This record gives sequence, C-alpha cells and structure tokens, in this order.
Amino acid sequence: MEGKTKEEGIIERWVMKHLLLYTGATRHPFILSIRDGSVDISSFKRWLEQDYIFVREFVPFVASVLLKACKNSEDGNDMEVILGGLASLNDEIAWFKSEASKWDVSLSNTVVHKANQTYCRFLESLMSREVEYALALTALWAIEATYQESFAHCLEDGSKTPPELQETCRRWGNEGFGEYCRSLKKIANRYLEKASADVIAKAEVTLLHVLEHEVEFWNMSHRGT
Ligand SMILES: Cc1ncc(CN)c(N)n1
Repeated sequence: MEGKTKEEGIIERWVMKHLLLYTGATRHPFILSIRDGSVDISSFKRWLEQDYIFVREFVPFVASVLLKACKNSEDGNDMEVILGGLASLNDEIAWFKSEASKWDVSLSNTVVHKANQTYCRFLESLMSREVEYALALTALWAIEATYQESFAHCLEDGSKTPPELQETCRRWGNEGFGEYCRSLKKIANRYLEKASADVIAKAEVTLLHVLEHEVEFWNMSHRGT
C-alpha cells in the first residue's frame, strides 16, 4: 500500500486513553484566550515570570535525563536529541529575560506561586538516579509536548493570536520544536516497549502527574490561583 502508516506506540495509546486530561493540558482556557485574542495581559505576564522560574528548574531535570541517556543509550541518537534540547534552553533563558524587559516584568524577587513550586518539587523527584530512564523520558516528552501542542494551536489557520504574542507561540509551536517532541516520543516509546510492567505502570502515572501539573500551571497563569 502506498503512503505512510502512522506508528503507534505506548505513548500514543496513553494519550488516547487519557484524552480528556491531555486535551485539558493542551487546550486550556489560557491557551484558547491567546488563540482567540481575548487574553488578559496580566495573565500573560504572570505566566512569563513564573515560567522563567520553572525553566531554570527544568534545566537540571533535562541534564539528569541526559545523564541517564549517556548510561542507557544503546544504538540510538538519544544523547544528541536530549543534548540539543538542553542546549536550546540556554537560548530560552535569554529569551525570557528579553521578553520580560519588553513587557516590563521583573524577573528578580518573584514570589513563586504554589502550583509552580509543587511542579518544581515534582521535577526534582524525577531527577534521582533511581528514576528509570523510560520514566524520565516519558515525563520529558509530556512536558515538552504540552507546550508544543498548546502554542502550535495558537498559530493555526483561523487563530487570532495578537501579533505581540506570536513570537512566544512560535518559540514552542514551531516545526523544529515539533520534530524534537516527535524524536523524544520515539525514544520514550522504544524504552517503554522494553521496560518491565512495573516501570510501565509508573511511567503512566508519571504522565498523568505531568499533565495535571501542566493544567495547574495554566490555571495559575490564567486566574492567578
Ligand atoms: C510549565 C512548563 N511546561 C513546559 C515547558 C516547556 N519546556 C515550560 N517552559 N513550562
């Protein structure tokens, strides 16, 4: 038969199984408000200052996944993929700083919101050496894919994203970042296929936790609670 058949792995099956939560994280009212142009700029600013804190905590998490890749990687290009993601966070931190000054948002002395703090603590728990590579990869994919799917939605035909927010949306909604997420998913699926039933079960729970934290993070940005 001509044409490509779509590969389906464990992650795709989990997304279908937990579609309601996945959609809650990737089509949150905050994102929909950016997409329809009704976004409250004070919500956007809150997201900006809180996400800067999150990203600084995210760097050591990605570094911990890279460390696991170096120890576990067999024949794939896991290390290059994750290293690329880690390197791009350097750019991302610089982008947050310049975006914050554009919006007159101070990034020093920010009070960390509860939802952000809880999410960062969760990230920290995933950095331990005992956390299996398949599980850490699942979390990394879910964290990145939530932003990719959310912001790409704000750039689709028919969206009314304000011009001054389009650069933000392109940061995670661009095709290159989409490709990065697909690579992460492929690697995660590969390790999940080989994992024990116990690790698979823990990875599924971790995926649900990530999605719940992402929803809480959007809630905090949107409503300030
Ligand atoms: C809360 C959150 N989730 C995901 C991402 C994408 N790295 C982010 N910057 N912030």
